[in-house]
This record gives sequence, C-alpha cells and structure tokens, in this order.
Amino acid sequence: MSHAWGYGPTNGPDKWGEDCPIANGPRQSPINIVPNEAKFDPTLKPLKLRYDASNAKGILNNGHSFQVDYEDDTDSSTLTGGPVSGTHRLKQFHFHWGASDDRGSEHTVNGVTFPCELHLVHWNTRYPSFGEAASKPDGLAVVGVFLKIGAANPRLQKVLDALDAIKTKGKQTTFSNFDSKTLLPGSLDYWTYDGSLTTPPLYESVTWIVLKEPISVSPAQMAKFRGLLFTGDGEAACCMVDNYRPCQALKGRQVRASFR
Ligand SMILES: COc1ccc(C[C@@]2(O)NC(=S)NC2=O)c(OC)c1
Ligand SMILES: [Zn+2]
Repeated sequence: MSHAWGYGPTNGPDKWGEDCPIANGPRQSPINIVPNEAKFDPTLKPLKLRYDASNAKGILNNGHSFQVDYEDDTDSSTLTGGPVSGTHRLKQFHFHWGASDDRGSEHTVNGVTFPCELHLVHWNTRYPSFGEAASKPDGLAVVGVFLKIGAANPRLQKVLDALDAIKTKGKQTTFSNFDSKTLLPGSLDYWTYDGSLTTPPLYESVTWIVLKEPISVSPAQMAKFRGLLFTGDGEAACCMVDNYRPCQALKGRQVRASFR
C-alpha cells in the first residue's frame, strides 16, 4: 500500500497486511464473540475502574476517529482487577461507527453488529509510558462498550457537542472535566481475550475486556458521529463513517466470561 492506511477501497482493512504483516497474526482483533463458547472463569476478578474527571485534557479528530485524551502522568485514572494484573492508566477513549445503524461496531456478538463501539484505552504501568507499553504483549487493556440504538444518552452529549469544533482531520480542542465512568453501563460483566490494536500498527498488545451490556445512543446522536470528516481542511470532504475493522479469525483463542 503506497499511501496511508484508511477505511476506503484502496487503503482499507483488506490492504493493511501489505504494510503490516501482523494483520494476519495469531491474536488479531476484533473478533466475533460467541457467548455459548465463552468459558466462565471464576478466577476472573471484578473490573475496578477509578477515573478522575479532572484528568480529561482534550478532544482530537485524528483522521480515523476522534479521541478524548487524558493526563496519564499519575495513577489517578486507572483500571485494576478484571483479567489484568497490576495497574493500567487511562490514556484515551475513542469510538468506531457505521454509515448506517446496521453496522459500525468492531466486535460482534453471535454475528450481531452494533451501530457504534466505544474503546477505553489503558496502558500497563509496568512500562514507563504508553508508547513503550503499546507494543508489549501485556501492554494495553482496552474496555469495549457497545452502543445500541435507543433513547438519547445524556452521558454522551458533552462529547457529541464538542464534535462541531473538530470536524476535520487534525482539529483538536480542550475537553476538560469529563468522567469516562459515566459512559459505562450498569453491569461490568465482561468477556475477555488476548487481541490487538484494530488499526495499523495492529500490535498484538491488547487484553480485551468487552462489556456484555450496551449503552444507548439515539439516531440523532449517531448523526453527530457521522458529521465528522476523515479529511482535513481544504481537502475533498469524506465523511468519517465505517471506521471499523471486520472481525478476524479466532485462531484457537479462548474467550473467557466473568459471569455465568
Ligand atoms: C500505537 O498505539 C496505538 C495505535 C492506534 C490505536 C487505535 C486502535 O488501533 N486501537 C484500538 S483498541 N482501536 C483503535 O482504533 C491505539 O489504541 C490503543 C494505540
Ligand atoms: Zn478502537
């Protein structure tokens, strides 16, 4: 692939393997989760997510999605427990979504897609930084949350209201005082498996923690996601939609469940 990766016909997921051979590796993400084949693991601990709203820094259109970035120089916003050992610091959260409500999530459940999927990215503090952790097999822990069409979700609104200021690639603005915990569903029951980043460089460094319970999003709120552009100012506008990687082969991996 001679040009930058993306989600289009000439640079999309089917082409990523040209520059990133790990695209065909043994622990790629996302996957289709089959609840009946997930094994309940009684040794899995409850997920402990402690977030400090004041750590929120900014919101950025990175040309592939948008992300809300967090201060990560202390242990004030962390993930502990669950399937991971040690402390993982919240670095950022971002989303993946479709052009229409029939697609957009990266993981699927029994082949069922959701219109959107939230990723809360945490890095293992056994490493000195996110950048160091991002390529290590136990470097990252990402909490995935499905968004399902329903009532408008007031917890999303502050994020969605910021999108007008970051419509095009490279735009960013301050985004402060946001508690990511408000984006989580009532239950923290989860499936977990060893996987990867879902965009190049596709590092196989992610312990996935996919929550069983979705949160709601309304059609009007989905339209706000779809108002973003992949492209920068002055370029031919290309709507930021369908920024998801299709499911990858399980290759013998076991998906564990934290619940019966
Ligand atoms: C070099 O480090 C990276 C690079 C890309 C991403 C983004 C992403 O590929 N990973 C997930 S998860 N979803 C995605 O879109 C990243 O997120 C942890 C870390
Ligand atoms: Zn993601």
